[in-house]
Amino acid sequence: MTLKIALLPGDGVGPEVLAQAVKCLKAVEETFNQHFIFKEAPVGAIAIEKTGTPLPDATLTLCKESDAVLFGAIGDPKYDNDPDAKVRPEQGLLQLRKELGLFANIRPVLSHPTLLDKSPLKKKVINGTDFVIYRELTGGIYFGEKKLNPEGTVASDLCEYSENEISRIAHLAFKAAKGRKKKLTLVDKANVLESSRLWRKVVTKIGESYPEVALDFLFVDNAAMQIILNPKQFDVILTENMFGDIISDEGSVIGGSIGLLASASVGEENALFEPIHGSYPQAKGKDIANPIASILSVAMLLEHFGLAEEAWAVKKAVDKSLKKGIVTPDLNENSQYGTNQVGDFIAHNIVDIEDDFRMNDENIDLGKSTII
Ligand SMILES: NC(=O)c1ccc[n+]([C@@H]2O[C@H](COP(=O)([O-])OP(=O)(O)OC[C@H]3O[C@@H](n4cnc5c(N)ncnc54)[C@H](O)[C@@H]3O)[C@@H](O)[C@H]2O)c1
Ligand SMILES: CC(C)[C@H](C(=O)O)[C@@H](O)C(=O)O
Ligand SMILES: [Mg+2]
Repeated sequence: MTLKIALLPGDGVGPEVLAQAVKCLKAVEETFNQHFIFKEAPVGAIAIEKTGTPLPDATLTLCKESDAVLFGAIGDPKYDNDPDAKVRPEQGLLQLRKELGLFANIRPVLSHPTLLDKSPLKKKVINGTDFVIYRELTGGIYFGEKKLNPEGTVASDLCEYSENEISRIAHLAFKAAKGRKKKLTLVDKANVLESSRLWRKVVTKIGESYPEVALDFLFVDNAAMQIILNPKQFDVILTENMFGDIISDEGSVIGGSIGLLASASVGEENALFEPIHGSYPQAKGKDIANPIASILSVAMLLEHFGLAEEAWAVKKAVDKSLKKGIVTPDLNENSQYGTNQVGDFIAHNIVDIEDDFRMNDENIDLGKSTII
């Protein structure tokens, strides 16, 4: 298979972690009979500096013409600390998601056996956690009308959802639950928000077509508590855009570092893969950012294209780096390994994957396939 992959490194540690993901894709090329054509383009603060806009037309065109987008991270303190900035790096990512129609953002949350003591949560609480968040990505408060009165004293952001926006991601989430532990939890705020009540109605109705999946509901405030109180109760969490953003960062505490959490954003025609973390500006250029979220995003990319064995090889190599303690300082403060060395180790182990272990080794602790 030949895949055209657009590389959007972005800002901060984005380029550093993305470089490790690319190493792993090159290792997949070397080991399996696959071919990737990479083309790079600017996005975020770096694109603003070069072109005045966070998503230049040429970048968007490249993404549309590619089979998949591999995204680093965007964001810069210069904009974070300036509430009056009209052009912002984040707009590039939001516009890209909208333009590519990436309505479903899939974020797996796992506890890895060798990392149980890296979480501030108790081992017995997190051991065995394996859930996936289906976050709606192109609607809700992120994309509703924004208003600021002329005096600059009153502001609003509209949270709007249509039945269609809810139902298309709900179907994906139910199908995912069907292939997993057959439980779907809708996280909303239906006791207060009209938009949440629409979510409940639409999702309840769709649930009738998936009788094998147990559907339940949680208010988001309670969900925020339950995720750290008893994360093993969850299988698939379905939620709207902003709630999904917040609870996925919260969920990363279970795994031990946000530097481990990958994501896939999918739509009818396009797909984008990125870590859930940001540009981590404090770490830029220091070779300390964890590249695993970016590398596991590659595994999700491969799964998306049906390359199960290749995805498995990537996960297996990540698993090995965790088990051998070849990790960045977020997972071991005394670690001697940097972003690049961890990337090299994982890429090397993809190439070296033992033939007789292919796809049949149960002893891999990075969860099942989450893309349907
Ligand atoms: N998808 C994206 O590109 C994305 C996502 C979130 C935030 N952002 C942007 O990133 C900038 C910084 O935001 P923030 O500080 O709130 O969030 P962040 O995710 O960049 O960093 C928060 C903390 O998480 C940890 N962390 C993040 N990535 C890590 C990695 N790879 N390895 C180890 N530890 C890691 C660090 O402790 C860091 O201080 C902002 O401009 C924000 O808008 C972008
Ligand atoms: C950078 C920002 C726009 C983005 C979001 O809120 O969706 C980020 O936090 C994420 O989780 O991908
Ligand atoms: Mg976020």
